Amino acid sequence: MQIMLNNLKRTYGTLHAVNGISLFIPSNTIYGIIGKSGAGKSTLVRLISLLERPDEGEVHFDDTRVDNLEKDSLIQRRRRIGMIFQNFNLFSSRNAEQNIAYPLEITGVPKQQITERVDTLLSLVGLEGRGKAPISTLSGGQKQRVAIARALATDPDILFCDEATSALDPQTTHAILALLKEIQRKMSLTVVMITHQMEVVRDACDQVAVLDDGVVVEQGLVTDIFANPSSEVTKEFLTHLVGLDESSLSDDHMVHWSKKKGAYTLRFRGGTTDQPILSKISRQIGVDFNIRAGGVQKVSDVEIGTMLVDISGSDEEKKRAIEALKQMGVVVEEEVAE
Ligand SMILES: Nc1ncnc2c1ncn2[C@@H]1O[C@H](COP(=O)(O)OP(=O)(O)OP(=O)(O)O)[C@@H](O)[C@H]1O
Repeated sequence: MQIMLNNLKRTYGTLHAVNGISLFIPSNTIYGIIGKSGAGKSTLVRLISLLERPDEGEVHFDDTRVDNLEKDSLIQRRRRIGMIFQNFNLFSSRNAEQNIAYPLEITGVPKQQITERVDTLLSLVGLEGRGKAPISTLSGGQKQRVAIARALATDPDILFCDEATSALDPQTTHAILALLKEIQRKMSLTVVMITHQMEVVRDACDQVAVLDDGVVVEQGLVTDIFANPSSEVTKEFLTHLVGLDESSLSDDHMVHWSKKKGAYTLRFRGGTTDQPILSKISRQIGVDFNIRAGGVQKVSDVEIGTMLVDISGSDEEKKRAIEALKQMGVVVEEEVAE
């Protein structure tokens, strides 16, 4: 199921929470929507998941306009949308299998069929044999697995994950993202992942839109955006991710040799990460590179290298060195003096 948003707007009083968003979310993909607190992510999700109507603009699922559906068709359409949340939203009075069964009960599915479907879903999310467990006895990761099974019960074609891993530790986050990727493939789902964590985008999403102040400031393939971010917001997210600020010197993607950041950030992608580019340019142009920090991380199986460097030489030599780096496919960002 592909999703097309056309100039969506939602205003609360004088606040433009979503201010003209157009996006194309292809079918059978994991699409990330990232933004800081207040950027408009939750509002956008409520509009796309048909929980709220936009003031202006249109939402299309495949070839059907869905933002203006009448009540009955709206309810029908919403049943094919699964949602999971940061705080799981499970019924604490029901055990795991009763939670998963709930959406099937309210749509009148026969009991025998419910039992079979719940068993299949429990095994899909790796909780075989835990159906009778009271919710309070489950870990955060297990609760999210129950929530995923419940969201999938009615066989949706779109799954929204609203900060689904934000309350989980890194290891559990990793396991839940792996499960979501597996389920997405198995069920050919369109998954929309709302997050404020670039790690989630890096580890799970194919494409991403970056939101700021109710608008999309950047969007595209995750590998492209990691290698060549254009908006300030994206760069800031990436800075925190790779731990370039001095407060996170022990970050696991970067090794820091110096407390200074370096005047230039170099981003290498794929094939360029294993070439001796710096020494080549150093020999050719006569500049010296002082590497202050560096690291390589995998983004959708593509290696993206980041290096913080100072370049010494005349202004003219520095200019030529930067030009040569760019010609070799390296993205160069200059630290702006404050
Ligand atoms: N129902 C509402 N009534 C009034 N203002 C709202 C309402 N919902 C959202 N807002 C405002 O709209 C803006 C965008 O909020 P939204 O919750 O969509 O952002 P967000 O990116 O999801 O933030 P967070 O990550 O903190 O949840 C905020 O300034 C918020 O205060």
